[in-house]
Amino acid sequence: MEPLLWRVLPLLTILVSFIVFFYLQDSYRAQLFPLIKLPGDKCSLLPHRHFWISSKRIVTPKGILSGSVEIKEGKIVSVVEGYSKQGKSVQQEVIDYGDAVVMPGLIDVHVHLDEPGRTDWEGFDTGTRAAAAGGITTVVDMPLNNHPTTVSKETLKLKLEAAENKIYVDVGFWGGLVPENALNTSILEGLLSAGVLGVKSFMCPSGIDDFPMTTIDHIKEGLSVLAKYRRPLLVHSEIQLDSENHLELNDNVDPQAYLTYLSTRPPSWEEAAIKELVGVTKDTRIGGPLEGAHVHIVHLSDSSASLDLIKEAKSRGDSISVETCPHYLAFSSEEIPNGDTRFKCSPPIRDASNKEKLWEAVLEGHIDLLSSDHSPTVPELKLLEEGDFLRAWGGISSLQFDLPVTWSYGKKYGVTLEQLSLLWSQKPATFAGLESKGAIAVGNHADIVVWQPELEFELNDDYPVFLKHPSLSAYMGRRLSGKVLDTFVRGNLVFKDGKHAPAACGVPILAK
Ligand SMILES: NC(=O)N[C@H]1NC(=O)NC1=O
Ligand SMILES: [Zn+2]
Ligand SMILES: [Zn+2]
Repeated sequence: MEPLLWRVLPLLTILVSFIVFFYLQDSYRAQLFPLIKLPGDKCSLLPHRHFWISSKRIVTPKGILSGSVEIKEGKIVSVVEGYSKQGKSVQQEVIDYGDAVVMPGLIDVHVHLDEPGRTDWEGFDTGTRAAAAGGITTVVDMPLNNHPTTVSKETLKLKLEAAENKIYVDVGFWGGLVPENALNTSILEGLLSAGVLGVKSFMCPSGIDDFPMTTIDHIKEGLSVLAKYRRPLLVHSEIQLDSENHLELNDNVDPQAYLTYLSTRPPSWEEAAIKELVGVTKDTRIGGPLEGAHVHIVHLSDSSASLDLIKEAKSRGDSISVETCPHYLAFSSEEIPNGDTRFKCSPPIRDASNKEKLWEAVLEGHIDLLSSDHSPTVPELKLLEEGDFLRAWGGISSLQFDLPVTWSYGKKYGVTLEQLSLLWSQKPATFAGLESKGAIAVGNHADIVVWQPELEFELNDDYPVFLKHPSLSAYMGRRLSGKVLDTFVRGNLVFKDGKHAPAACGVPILAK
């Protein structure tokens, strides 16, 4: 017996040390055993799977209440009113947030994460860290400016592979509607069957070579497929009207003047696109030939004729919705410094009276939801030095600031916590078909932001900003109110006090 033991012992020792080594070294484990999921405690800065969060201001669909939310295995299992009499024994884990606001996590349905292919612009890691730091618990990624663009089931697969182990919040995906898949609907069906939540198209050049624009005829083809899948079409609604685009070609204009850029993309471009779209959405009414299809106008800037067309279409019963973005609600053309291309986006930021009317529409419910259209690039393409508005990349970097910006600028117009929660969580969840998200309600995912609306802070160099290129953001240097304290995604505390959970445990969301 003894000689056998002596022979086995060294082997046993080696085996045990291997096991111990791999279990202690997560990074090695992740590399060598990519299929082994990291243990749950790396996903959260909190060790508990069953706990309560208490606050005097919990925003629910039934109003703001004082009480606690019970979270178990990632879900909300009860919402109890009564802040002081929680009736829980001392062993039970309770996080008491006092008067900090507990709200459903934000759902940002318009984010360009740019991976794969342009990770020097943004990326799953940086983008979703920024989201988590901003209280955003789900983002829906745009089918461009990644390369290749997400226009087929094969390119969606590349997205999913690139996102693996890199997302700190849940991520859904929009596909792209481009002439190729609009004219060959089996490609489009493949993309939808593979799980994109809907598709997005441009009615003007997108700025990205492998994402060509669609005409209204392509859009009609796309809608007939989308009707079957009951998923939305999102449209960048601007049509280039040549007669009004001479300025760009004129040598005498000052490319550093913001007004030069503004005049190259007048409201009539938005109006022209939306006019064509509402000509088609009449067929989306109940009983119509396109029933089941839905048209969503992304990033509306023009709050006059374009908005009126949308309101009319809605009142007729068309299946149509519209979003606007924080930058159209925070800034106005009068205050954009010449040469400051951080403010360049399309459609452009218009004048102060346009902004006032946009806020009115948001607060009256004519604008259905808010989104960031976070669309960064590399500093070289933003041409900050030259300040050339005509040649710089158009796109705003803002993802992390969705909540404080809309709260800070909206307070003056009387925006309420309930309205913010509707515009940033409940409506986006319904629009994108995200089940079990968008509200603090029993059975839903425990996707929660805890924030202090009254707390002011300055976006200076000391502020932890997780965007890949903070210097490109037009919000840097601003003083805002509404600081995000903690963010929970499916019950995991993914962000707290400027820090993220060690592992990225967000879930890719695919439509079934
Ligand atoms: N390609 C892209 O991200 N374009 C976006 N940028 C912007 O300012 N408007 C857009 O549609
Ligand atoms: Zn767009
Ligand atoms: Zn966009």
